Amino acid sequence: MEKQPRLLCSQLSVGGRVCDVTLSSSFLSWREVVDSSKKRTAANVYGPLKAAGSHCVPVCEIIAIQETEEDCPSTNVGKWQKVPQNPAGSNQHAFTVSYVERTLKHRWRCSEVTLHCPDRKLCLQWVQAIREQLALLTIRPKRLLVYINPHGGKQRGKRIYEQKVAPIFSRASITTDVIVTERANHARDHLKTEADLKKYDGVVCVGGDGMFSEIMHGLISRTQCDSGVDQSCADETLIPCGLRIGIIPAGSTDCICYATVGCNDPVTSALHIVVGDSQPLDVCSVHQNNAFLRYSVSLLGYGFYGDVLMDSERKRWMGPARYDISGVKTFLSHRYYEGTISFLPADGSVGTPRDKIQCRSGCNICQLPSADKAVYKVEDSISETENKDVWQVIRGKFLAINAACMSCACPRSPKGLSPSAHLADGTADLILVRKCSRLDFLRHLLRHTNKNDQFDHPFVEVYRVRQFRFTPRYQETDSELDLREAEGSSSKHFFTQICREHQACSCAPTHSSWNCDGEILPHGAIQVRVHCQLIKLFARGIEEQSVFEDPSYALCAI
Ligand SMILES: CCCCCCCCCCCCC/C=C/[C@@H](O)[C@H](CO)NC(=O)CCCCCCCCCCCCCCC
Ligand SMILES: Nc1ncnc2c1ncn2[C@@H]1O[C@H](COP(=O)(O)OP(=O)(O)OP(=O)(O)O)[C@@H](O)[C@H]1O
Ligand SMILES: [Ca+2]
Repeated sequence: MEKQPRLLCSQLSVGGRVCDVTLSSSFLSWREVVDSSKKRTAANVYGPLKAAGSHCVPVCEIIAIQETEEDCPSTNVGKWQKVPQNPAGSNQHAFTVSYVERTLKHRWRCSEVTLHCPDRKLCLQWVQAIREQLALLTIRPKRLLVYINPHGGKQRGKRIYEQKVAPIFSRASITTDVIVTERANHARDHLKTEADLKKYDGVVCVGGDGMFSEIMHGLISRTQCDSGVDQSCADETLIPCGLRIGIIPAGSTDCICYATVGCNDPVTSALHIVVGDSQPLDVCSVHQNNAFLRYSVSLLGYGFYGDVLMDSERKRWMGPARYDISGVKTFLSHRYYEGTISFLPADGSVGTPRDKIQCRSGCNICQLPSADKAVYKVEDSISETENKDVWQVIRGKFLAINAACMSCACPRSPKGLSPSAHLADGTADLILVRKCSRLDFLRHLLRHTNKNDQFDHPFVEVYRVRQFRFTPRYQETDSELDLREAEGSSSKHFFTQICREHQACSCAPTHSSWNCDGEILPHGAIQVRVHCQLIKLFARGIEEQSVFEDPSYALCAI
C-alpha cells in the first residue's frame, strides 16, 4: 500500500490511551504510543483490521464527524451532566468519528471513536481537516427521495426506516423527503409523472423486490419519457437512469438487495447509501410483439416459479411463509409446459454460467468493454448485430424456464439460481429444466440450498444470453406447429390438433405465467432483451472476504 502524505498528525487520547493519530487524504489512523522500553509484539503490528492498539479507517468509510459534548459526573447532584463545549480552562476537548465497521456475512455497522485533544484549537483543526476530506467525496448523496411500502414482507417497513435508517441518514447530514405509499403503484406513478427529480441525488426504496420493481419502472419510464425514447419498441436503445436507487430490505425475498450487497440488512444498506456506493445493473425489457410489458432485474421464471407466485399471491396475508407453502404445493403438482425457446447467445468473453467465476465487487467481467455491450451503442443497429450472431432454437417440455439477470441469491438460496451470473455484463443466464421425475426435480431444487452444482443434471441446460423469446405451444402459429409436427408422427398430429382446440382437455398441460421479479405477468409469449447497465444502485456488489481480513488495512498510513 502506497504511503499517503500526512495532512495532520497529533498525539491524542483514545479511550484513555495516548495515540499517534494521522490523517491522510485516504485514511484516518490511530496507534497507541508504546513505551519504547516495551517491545512491540507481532500482534500489534501485523494483526487483522483492528490490530491491538492500531486502527485504520478509510476516509471514504467515515460516516460523520462531530465535536463531542463531554459527559462527566456532576459533584452537586450526583448525575451525569453535559459539559459546555468550550469551558474556560477545561481540557475536555474531543471529537467523535462515526465510521463503517465490517462484521460477519457482509454486514456493516456504524462504529464510533472519540478522540480527546489537549486544547480546543487542535480539536477544531482536526474536525475541520476531516470535514474538508469528507467534502471532497462528491459521490455521496445529500438529498434523497424515500418511498416506504408499509405492507411489504412482515409489514415492518416503516418501523425499520424510522428506527434503523433515519438516524444514520441524519448523522450523515442527508436530508430526505419521505413518502409512505398508500396503494400499489403509488411510488411508480409518483416517480413517473410528479416527482421533481432535480431536487434529489437518489431514490430509496423501503420494501421488497416488488417495491423495488415499482421504483425501477417509475425511474426508467421517466428517463425514457424525458428523452423522447419509446419504450414500447423492443429494438429501442434505452437511456440509462441518472439517479441511483438504494434498497432498504423490508420484503419477503429481498433478492435484489441480497444479490448486490451480500445480505438483507437495513443498516448495511443504509451505510452503502451514505458512502455513495454505485453499482450498475442490467435490466431485461419484456415485450410481446411491439407492446412493452415490464422490466426485470432478477428472475423471469415460467412454469415452476410462475406457478409458485400465482398461488402465493392468494396467500399474501401469510407474509414470507406464503412462498414455502406455495412452493411445496407447486412442487407436488409437478406441472410441465411445452413451448419453444429461441435465444441469442452471449459472446464468450463474458464467461459461461458454469465457469464458477462469481460476480464480486469491482468484477472484471462487468467492466469489460465487450462486444456484448457495444451492441447498445446508439450507432449500432440491432439488426446488423443480430446478423452476426445466430439464434438458437430449443423446443421441449419444461418444468421451469428461468432467466436470471443476476445470481438471484437470497436467504432461501444463498448462492442463487445462477451463482455465476453477473450484475452488469449485459447478459442473463437462461436455465431450462426439462420434464423429469419429481425426485430428480427435488434433487435440482435442493442444490439451490447447498454447494452442489444445480446445473449438473442431464435434464438441466443453461445458456448465457443477450436476448431470448419464448412461445408456449398453445400460442405457436400454424407454421411453427407444422414444422414441429413434421418432426413427429401423423397420429400424434391428430391428437395435438384436438388438444389445441380443447385447451381444458386434461391430456395436455395448460399454460403457466411469468414470474417477473415477483410480479405476475400473464402473457405466455414474450421477447426479452438485456440492457447493459441501465440502472445504478447504491451498492458495490458483494465484497470478497479478503476485504474484511486484509492486514494492509491495519497497517495503512502507519
Ligand atoms: C427442498 C428445499 C428446496 C428449496 C429450494 C429453494 C429455491 C429458492 C430459490 C429462490 C429464488 C428466488 C429468486 C427471486 C425471485 C424474486 O424475484 C421474487 C420476488 O421477490 N421472489 C419469488 O418469486 C419467491 C420465490 C420463492 C420460491 C420458493 C420455492 C420453494 C420451493 C420449495 C419446494 C419444496 C419441495 C418439498 C418437497 C417435499
Ligand atoms: N401502500 C401499499 N399498499 C398495498 N400494496 C402496496 C403498497 N405499496 C406498495 N405495494 C405493493 O406491494 C407489493 C409487495 O411489496 P414488496 O415487494 O415490498 O414486499 P414482498 O412482496 O413481501 O417482498 P418480495 O417482493 O421481496 O418478495 C408490491 O407489488 C408493491 O407494488
Ligand atoms: Ca447480467
